[in-house]
Amino acid sequence: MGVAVMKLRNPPVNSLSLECLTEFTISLEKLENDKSIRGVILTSECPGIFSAGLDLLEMYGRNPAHYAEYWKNVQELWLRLYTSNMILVSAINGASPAGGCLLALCCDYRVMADNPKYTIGLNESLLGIVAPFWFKDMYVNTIGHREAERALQLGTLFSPAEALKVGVVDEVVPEDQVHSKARSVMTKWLAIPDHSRQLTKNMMRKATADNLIKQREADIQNFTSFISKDSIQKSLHMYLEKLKQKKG
Ligand SMILES: CCCCC/C=C\C/C=C\CCC/C=C/C(=O)SCCNC(=O)CCNC(=O)[C@H](O)C(C)(C)COP(=O)(O)OP(=O)(O)OC[C@H]1O[C@@H](n2cnc3c(N)ncnc32)[C@H](O)[C@@H]1OP(=O)(O)O
Repeated sequence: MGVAVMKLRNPPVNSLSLECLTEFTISLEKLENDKSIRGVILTSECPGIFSAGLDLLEMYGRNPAHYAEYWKNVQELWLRLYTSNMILVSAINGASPAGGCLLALCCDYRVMADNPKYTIGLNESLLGIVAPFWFKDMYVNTIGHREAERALQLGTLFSPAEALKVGVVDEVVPEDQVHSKARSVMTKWLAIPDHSRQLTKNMMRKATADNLIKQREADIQNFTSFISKDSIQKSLHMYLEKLKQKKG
């Protein structure tokens, strides 16, 4: 039926390393150019984890040129996903913090597994960093200004039930039904003529995407100088240590 399933596989936690981001972008571009493909189901092959988000090791202890290169690729993936002409449905089968949530938010429909261990949200503030304006814009577009304002400041990671209530996801289903539900949702969306759906999607998303497109270079500079600060590097160090200690 012209649907591809993209399974994220970058063990142990599907963090979006530079290599993973690049591969993701290239795969997406290939699908976009394949006229037989109308929809993509985005999911994970890592048990219990959709994606741990951006790779902290790409943003910690590196040099400014590396940060700039990394951020350019993060922007590129986001622009491709968010403005894709294809129907994107995410089958969120695990934890989905920060950049993981970003991937899901780019989709046209989000189905999440009903497992309270899995959480989703833009938790950047918990790391001592700030979600960039285009992450924020997409959050506002999805859950509204008030909910986004609160969730961004608190760095809220929502359980599936909470995520459904606030609108971060569209549907929560038993874990063993995430993929079948994503397929049935896709079937419904495929019934809509592509040209009208694509024009409508473009109308809804263009202003948000253009907001980044018109200031990509400045956004890279902002990220690079922000992430290079000693205080921010210290926060990331502490967060990485906390992740290590969690293991005991
Ligand atoms: C006004 C001025 C504003 C200027 C602003 C300008 C620009 C904006 C600036 C910055 C924007 C940055 C945006 C950042 C977005 C992100 O996505 S940051 C990443 C956020 N991710 C997280 O917080 C998730 C952290 N991880 C976890 O919570 C857990 O690992 C888990 C995903 C729930 C999985 O748990 P579990 O199965 O128990 O696995 P472990 O915790 O044991 O982890 C295994 C190993 O993986 C490492 N790891 C985990 N997450 C990441 C990651 N995101 N990146 C890299 N590595 C990660 C973890 O450390 C373990 O490693 P070791 O085995 O100990 O070596």
